[in-house]
Amino acid sequence: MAEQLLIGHPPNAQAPAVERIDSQDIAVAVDGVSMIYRVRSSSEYLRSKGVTARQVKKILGAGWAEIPALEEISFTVKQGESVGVIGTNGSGKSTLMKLLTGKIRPTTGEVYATSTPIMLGVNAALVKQISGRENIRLGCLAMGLSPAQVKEKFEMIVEISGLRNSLDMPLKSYSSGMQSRLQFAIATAVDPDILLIDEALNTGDAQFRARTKKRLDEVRAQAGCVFLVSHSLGTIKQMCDRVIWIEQGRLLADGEPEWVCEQYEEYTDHKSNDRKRSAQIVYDRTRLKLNPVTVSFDRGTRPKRAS
Ligand SMILES: Nc1ncnc2c1ncn2[C@@H]1O[C@H](COP(=O)(O)OP(=O)(O)OP(=O)(O)O)[C@@H](O)[C@H]1O
Repeated sequence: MAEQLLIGHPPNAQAPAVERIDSQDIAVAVDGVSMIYRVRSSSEYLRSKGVTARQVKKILGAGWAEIPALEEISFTVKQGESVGVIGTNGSGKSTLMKLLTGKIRPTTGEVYATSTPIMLGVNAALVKQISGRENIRLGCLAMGLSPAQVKEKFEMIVEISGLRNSLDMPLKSYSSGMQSRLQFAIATAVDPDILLIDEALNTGDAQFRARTKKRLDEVRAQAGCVFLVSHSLGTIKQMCDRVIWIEQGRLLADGEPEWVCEQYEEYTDHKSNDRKRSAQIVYDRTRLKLNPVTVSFDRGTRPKRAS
């Protein structure tokens, strides 16, 4: 019998029977993850930056404050799924992406992944003193490509970046838009099993987006699973077969894109028109539909930690 990952409900929840998922189908498991940032700042400074009283739960003396970003998030993603991640500003989407790549470690809980999730668009660190051409080479090597793979991908990266005429100029002469196009183009050279896209589609102008779409579709088709963070519900519905809604650090919905986006639109409409009570009703009603998930592994089937 195939090894299995157990996805279930807490023993005291009045929930349907435990669903068992074959561990070979699993790409990512997020198990009870919370994230609290610890920042060195005065409460006045934090508030001036738009951090709310809810977030500044605890000022720890000597200017240290704790900002809760995610609270007890659990879900699993199967191979082949395209998962949209939505939520209002500051709700914790980017934090979740950073946890998936292992860039930061959760305060509590654990993230497991069958291979290292790669974030598209922000991986390549550029060096200002050297040329675009050299940055492509170095960036690809830094992402783990072999020299032969760099050669193979070079032309595609130049094509996507649209920077053929500036390739031999030092990077410091590039505009910031040119730099981010180059960075994004370099990042598309990888063919990861687990791909994260954090608003990457918004990089560059319309022409650039059209050029990148083709490559993105290719990468998505090859990837085992994709996470797409976006404020554009149209893009989310077009590209994803499941949507996770994170609000105020909590998982509020996880399901069918049309339904989740509909609840989200209703919620944000109430919020932007200052109808707090109505927004709260949508929030509570949506959360009620969320099946609590617990993750446990049969012996020897646990994927490695994302780090
Ligand atoms: N490096 C950090 N240090 C301290 N607090 C942080 C840090 N990064 C994020 N936060 C805080 O954590 C919370 C979640 O932020 P996060 O960037 O994950 O939200 P988001 O949903 O991606 O927001 P947006 O849609 O605006 O990009 C916010 O309150 C934010 O201020």
